[in-house]
Amino acid sequence: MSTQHREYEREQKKLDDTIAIIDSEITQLREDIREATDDYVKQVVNSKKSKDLRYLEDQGREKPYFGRVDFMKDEVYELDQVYIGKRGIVRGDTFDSVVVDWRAPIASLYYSGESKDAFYRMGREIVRGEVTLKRNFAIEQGKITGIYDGAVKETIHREMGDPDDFLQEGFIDEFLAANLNQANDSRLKDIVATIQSEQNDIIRAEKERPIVVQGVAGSGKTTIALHRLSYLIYNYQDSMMSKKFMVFAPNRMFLTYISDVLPELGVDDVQQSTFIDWAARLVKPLLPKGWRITSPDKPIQLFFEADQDEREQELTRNRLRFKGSLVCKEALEQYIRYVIETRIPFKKLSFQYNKTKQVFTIPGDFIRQSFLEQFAHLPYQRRLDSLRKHIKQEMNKQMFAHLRELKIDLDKQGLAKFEKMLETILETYMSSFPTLEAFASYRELITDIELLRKLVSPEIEDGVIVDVCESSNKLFAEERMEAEDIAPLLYLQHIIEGMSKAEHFDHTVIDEAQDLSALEIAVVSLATKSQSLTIVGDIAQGIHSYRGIHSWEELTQGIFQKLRPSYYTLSQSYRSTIEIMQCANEVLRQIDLPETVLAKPVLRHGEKPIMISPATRAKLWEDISQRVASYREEGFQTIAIVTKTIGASKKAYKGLQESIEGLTLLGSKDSQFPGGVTVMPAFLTKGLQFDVVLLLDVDTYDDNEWDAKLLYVAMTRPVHRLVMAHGEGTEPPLLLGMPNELYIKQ
Ligand SMILES: Nc1ncnc2c1ncn2[C@@H]1O[C@H](COP(=O)(O)OP(=O)(O)OP(=O)(O)O)[C@@H](O)[C@H]1O
Repeated sequence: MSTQHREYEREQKKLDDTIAIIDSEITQLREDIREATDDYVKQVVNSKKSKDLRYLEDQGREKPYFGRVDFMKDEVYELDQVYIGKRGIVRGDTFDSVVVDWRAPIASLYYSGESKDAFYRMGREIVRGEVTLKRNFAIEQGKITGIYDGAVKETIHREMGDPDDFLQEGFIDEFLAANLNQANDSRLKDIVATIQSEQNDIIRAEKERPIVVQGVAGSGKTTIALHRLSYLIYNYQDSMMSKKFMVFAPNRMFLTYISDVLPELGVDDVQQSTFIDWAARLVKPLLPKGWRITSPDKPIQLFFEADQDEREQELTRNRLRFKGSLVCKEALEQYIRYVIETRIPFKKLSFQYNKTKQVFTIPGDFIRQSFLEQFAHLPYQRRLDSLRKHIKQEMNKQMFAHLRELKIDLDKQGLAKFEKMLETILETYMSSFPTLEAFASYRELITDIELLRKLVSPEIEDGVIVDVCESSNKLFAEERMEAEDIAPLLYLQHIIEGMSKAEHFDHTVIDEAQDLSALEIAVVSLATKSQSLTIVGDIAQGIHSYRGIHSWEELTQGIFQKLRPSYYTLSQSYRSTIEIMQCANEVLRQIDLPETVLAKPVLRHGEKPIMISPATRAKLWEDISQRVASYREEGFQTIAIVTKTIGASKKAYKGLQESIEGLTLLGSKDSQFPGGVTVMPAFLTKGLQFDVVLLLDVDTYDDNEWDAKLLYVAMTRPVHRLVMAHGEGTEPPLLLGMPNELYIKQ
């Protein structure tokens, strides 16, 4: 460790040599790009060189690498000594690799944690051997300030026993600790130097299958998903373009929050959107003129604001859950089958060749079979096109066999006449097939109680079907749709017309995926090539009970069942201190959730969370303002005052704006995350992190699964400090079981 390390001098010399090489590279690159050129190829090369130069000047020269791995290859016994950095550095004159890019295949050894029986993949080949050294460096401005040896798990195992015993309690290696304790600002940053082996497996997972990650709060899901994009673009430049990557995230503010880290990772032109923004754009052309989509915030108010009508809540939950479910997906597929069975007559087609009076017939069964079996894989409208071609071929076949038999040769004019006749007959025949239109079909299905009952699986209760149809009918009568109608409508459009190829992504990340419905995820997968999807989320943070996923099995056993999806879990949490995570875990203990485990915080201690209960609102505002001032003095930059509801945020803002300078109120329409001191409702804090969180009205979170999840989300946002406030004399139902020693009452 540290500068006293026995190999410090050797390593510093190596670093000096590397920097000297970089300096000469910088000189050469500056020279190369100085000349203006009209040659397109040269312009492209120069643009790449300018990028390389910028990296070397801005970061590479100061800190060319962060790690080293020594690898003894099996059989040949060749020792590879590899220095790993954020970008690869190659000598321009000899093409020797000076620093290996963290995304390169061999760099995997640095992260994978295995020492004996280690391997990495080079294309299809597996290179085996032993990692004889894994070394981390802390480097500041070209000087080594720390050297840390050993892969975490192996070192502990060697010296102390089973690493899992330590990980249970929260363990962290020294290098990671040094990194985590650095002053934290609110933005996400790259973690290339400290990626842990279980995170590495996800980043480097096979590209052509969906991967689903269940990870506790702060386990690095967002961070890893973005690193995975960087890994994919580096390794599959020939088949993937970052322009065709898509990142779906819960709100617009979150997107700006993550956007800083993408250029750092070398992927700057990725598409980013919320599911609703993207899907609404696709759905708009399908809607009749004048129709509107209602605000997705409406249900949030209905479920989280106080004094709401319970029957309205039940009705809305029934309707919205149904519209996002796999049962609804099945009903949409059934609907098409139903239309085919009941509305297509599959009559035989007969036509006569006037010249010979011969009558030809194509039997109804032939047509039915072609439509139902041969073209079953196609969307409905494309099936019609294929069927028409198929019938025409058959008509031609019969007709020309007949002409051959009679040795009749049709001249050009005769052929044209025959062609015209076929077209007219086909036109008339095909008009017996209904033309389906997604919107009208969806409206029919979702508002007709009898029809829906017939097509939906029997396990869905009649009451739910009535709720779905009646309340959808009411909404549609006002020429409005809700956000939850978009996915079923797009899915139906896909079964009827197919999804436009222009919309296809090379890879898609879905962050906070637990808040999308299964059907929404199915729609995203239709728009993604080769099912190359990274889906990350946490069931324990699923706050949209009325729409989101309840179990990852809806994906792994449902939508992706046939695609061999990979499922990973992450239980180590890196964001908050042990003290904060212990309190947050108490909330989760109150509810029984499948597939979720309690977060294991890494070993980073801080102050215990504080609980306050001022007697009046005025006292609360005074207390909060004072705390904000003193946290600011301590140097904390991002401080969030978090309320349960949108309404409460507005009130808190009113109460605090005079006394807190620069306070910003945030709502779901905001697309910029301003940093500083902010007030916002809990649901908007999803995915974000702050130095300090002041959580108001914790007594208003009721003892039910949905409030518990919302409270858990809010409590797991701070990196350093958490303050919880409740009314004097009230007992927060979700914190009743929390042992007193976990927090400080003030
Ligand atoms: N291996 C790591 N080394 C250093 N920091 C890490 C590592 N993994 C995660 N982190 C840090 O942990 C914090 C949380 O990461 P991130 O926001 O990606 O987690 P998440 O799982 O998406 O969280 P949540 O579900 O709570 O929103 C970030 O500050 C990130 O930099």
